[in-house]
Amino acid sequence: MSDRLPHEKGFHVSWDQIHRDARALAWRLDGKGPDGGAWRSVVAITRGGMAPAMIVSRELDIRVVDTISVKSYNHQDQSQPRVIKAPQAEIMGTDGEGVLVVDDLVDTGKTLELVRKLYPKAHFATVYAKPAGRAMVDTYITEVSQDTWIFFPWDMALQYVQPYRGAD
Ligand SMILES: O=P(O)(O)OC[C@H]1O[C@H](OP(=O)(O)OP(=O)(O)O)[C@H](O)[C@@H]1O
Ligand SMILES: O=c1[nH]c(=O)c2nc[nH]c2[nH]1
Ligand SMILES: [Mg+2]
Repeated sequence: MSDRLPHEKGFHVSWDQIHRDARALAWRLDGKGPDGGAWRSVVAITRGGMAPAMIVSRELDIRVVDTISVKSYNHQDQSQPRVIKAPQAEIMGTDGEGVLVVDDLVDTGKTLELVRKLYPKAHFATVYAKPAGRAMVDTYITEVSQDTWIFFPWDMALQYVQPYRGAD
């Protein structure tokens, strides 16, 4: 079970919103690679980082894209993160220099802490950030409070809701 604050608030993100925010992230990262140049590659932290990484790599015209799979949450319950699939060694080099590592969000920062230890010179970018993990991320777009759970469009579906003055 999680020992963190309960999530009192919900921040619901639509496909449209994540597309706009991931584009904003790409524009912020443009030309910020090694020596003020282009990034060598994009690595998505799966699974949540895949849609943002696709949008970022499309905007920045980066064709070399790989994944690192880190699992730590089962619904809202957190456990120790572990790498269950590593990216190609030749893409990462010895320390990740010039590689843009993209995730949907940083929460406690444990996922990024683990990946940072493996690739200390990579650049870490997320679309959303919570205060506890902010120090682990180099670039992000929007911050939400620690007691907010972010709901992504791939975890949601459109549903009927009763009118406020519903018939009983
Ligand atoms: O900063 P942290 O507290 O480590 O949490 C952030 C991580 O948690 C979520 O991934 P999750 O482990 O749920 O896997 P998923 O991306 O496959 O949904 C999210 O996509 C981040 O990768
Ligand atoms: O969908 C998610 N929303 C969150 O706020 C969160 N924090 C960690 N992992 C998360 N996954
Ligand atoms: Mg994830």
